[in-house]
Amino acid sequence: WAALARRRTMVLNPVISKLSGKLVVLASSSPRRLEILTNVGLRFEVVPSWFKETLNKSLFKEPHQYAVETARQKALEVARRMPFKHLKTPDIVIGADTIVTIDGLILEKPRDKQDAYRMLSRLSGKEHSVCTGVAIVLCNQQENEETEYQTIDFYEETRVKFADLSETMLWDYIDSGEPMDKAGGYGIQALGGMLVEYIHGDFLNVVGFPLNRFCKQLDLLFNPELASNERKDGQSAPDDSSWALVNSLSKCSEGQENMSAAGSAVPPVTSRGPMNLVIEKVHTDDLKRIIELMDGFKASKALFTASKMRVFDLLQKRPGLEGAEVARGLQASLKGTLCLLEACVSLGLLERKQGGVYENSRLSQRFLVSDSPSSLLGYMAHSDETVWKLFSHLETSVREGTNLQAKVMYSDDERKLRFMKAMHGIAEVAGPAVITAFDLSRFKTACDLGGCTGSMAHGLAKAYPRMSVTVYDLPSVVELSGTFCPPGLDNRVSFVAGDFFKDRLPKADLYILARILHDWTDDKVHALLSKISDACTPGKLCCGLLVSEIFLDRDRTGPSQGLLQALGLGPGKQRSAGEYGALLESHGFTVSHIAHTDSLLDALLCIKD
Ligand SMILES: C[S@@+](CC[C@H](N)C(=O)[O-])C[C@H]1O[C@@H](n2cnc3c(N)ncnc32)[C@H](O)[C@@H]1O
Repeated sequence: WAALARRRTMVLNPVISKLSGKLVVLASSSPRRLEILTNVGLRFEVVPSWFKETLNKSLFKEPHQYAVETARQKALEVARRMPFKHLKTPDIVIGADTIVTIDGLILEKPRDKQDAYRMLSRLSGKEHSVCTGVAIVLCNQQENEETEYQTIDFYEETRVKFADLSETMLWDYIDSGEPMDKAGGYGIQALGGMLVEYIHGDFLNVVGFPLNRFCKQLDLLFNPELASNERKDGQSAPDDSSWALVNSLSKCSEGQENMSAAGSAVPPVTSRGPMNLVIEKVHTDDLKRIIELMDGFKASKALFTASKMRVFDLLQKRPGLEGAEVARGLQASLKGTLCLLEACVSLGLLERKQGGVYENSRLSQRFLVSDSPSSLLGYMAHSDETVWKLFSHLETSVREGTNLQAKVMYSDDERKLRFMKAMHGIAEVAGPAVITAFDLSRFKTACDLGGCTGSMAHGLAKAYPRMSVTVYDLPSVVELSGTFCPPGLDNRVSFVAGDFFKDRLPKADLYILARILHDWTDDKVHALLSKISDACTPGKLCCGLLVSEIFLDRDRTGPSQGLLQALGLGPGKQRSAGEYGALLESHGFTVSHIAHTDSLLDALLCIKD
């Protein structure tokens, strides 16, 4: 009771005084936040954050999560920059971000007068929400000079009701210039106050900083006894390591003799309390990561299912459908469709717009719509129908070292075509970066070994107008490749059927092995390279070999895309650029260039003189 009574009386000033003697930094240039904190006697420096407010809003389930994350990123950016740019490490950095939301839409600062008009007329006569996310970053310099950062973040929400605004009033207000640097286009503390009929909640939160909640938070941090009592009441308190950090900060301020012992007595507790308080420390990132990994298959399956059911095609044709209309269009249950749509929104594949209608996100417009030139729907179908099933046998494959893939991939025409579509999609997306990674104009003839649908070959012919390209693949693949050829370039692209292990290879100045070598053991790779080396009979020109693969890091710790692919490989193996280089050099090739593209595939060009 004593502690609770104390809580009511000591919320404000005493906690602020606990920050005296520490380097407190406000990572915001907002004059309103500066004024609020100065007014209560806090001494701090202002270091505006360079963090751009560009987080993808569609990745956040709730608008307040966006505000909190933006505040966190702003504060962390300053906390990390200061030791280098300002040559001092702050003790505490405070970041904040205020957003206005109405009907699920986040309103930022208006871009121009018209934008301000749109925002304010949307708010006219209605209730909206103002949410400020706040992050307090505690910086603790370790003995080894490294700094440990811990973030405590929370948000405060205030409901605000606007009066009905006449056109004249709206434009008068816009012409005053006040809306321009303010979220939602108004400032409640000045002229904008005239637009407001009532508010529910903290007024200063609408101005830009929830002072009361901030002080309560500091109180919890710097008053462990109170925190422990609140915990008994079901309130949250910081965990051990936050306390350790606060204690280490407290030691350098006056009048804090008993903090250490009391602080360390607080056991770890839940990180979220009834005050919407989030206590974050380094290991919560680990927790998020592990959950993300565990749920990875759910995300993939949601993506595959939405792609297969043509959700993205439907919304491309008819953007702005409600959930029920999508369900009708898909001939699916309403509940199931709504769950799928919401999952897609959370994954950044769809956007939910004002009025609860759905639209494709930039990501799905680019990769998940059938008629997009970068469509990966073929790869999606292959991943869902074939790879997904193979991976359900992963344990057997790991135990027995069997190659499930080879048996399944070409077992019937339908699967084969699906596989070819998958290869085609990736080659269309990743091929251009590979083809243009080096200047190949000196080669007049090329042979794409295992060239599948001819995507890479057509790309080469397009990029190098004097080059003729032969696509070499198994007869059953060449048979089906006709459906993929774009018209117009065919006279310089031809297909030859054969087995590159058994049959004679077509003559060419340049050989290409794109996504071939990872499928094979070192022995098989040697056999194939030896055949290519024999086929290289340089005349006036040297003979080239372009290898395109995902190149593993030298220590084989990434990229995970390559290491995950290796799980489904059977006898094959992912290699680093150095390992490929060594294999190639043992067949008389000299590595001339290596390119790590930003695309899905890296490339290596080697020459045989
Ligand atoms: C992983 S895909 C790569 C396709 C293409 N190079 C690309 O990057 O999109 C492997 C290709 O090698 C072909 N292939 C496998 N074994 C072969 C062989 N013995 N002779 C010729 N082609 C073969 C497959 O049919 C398939 O088209």
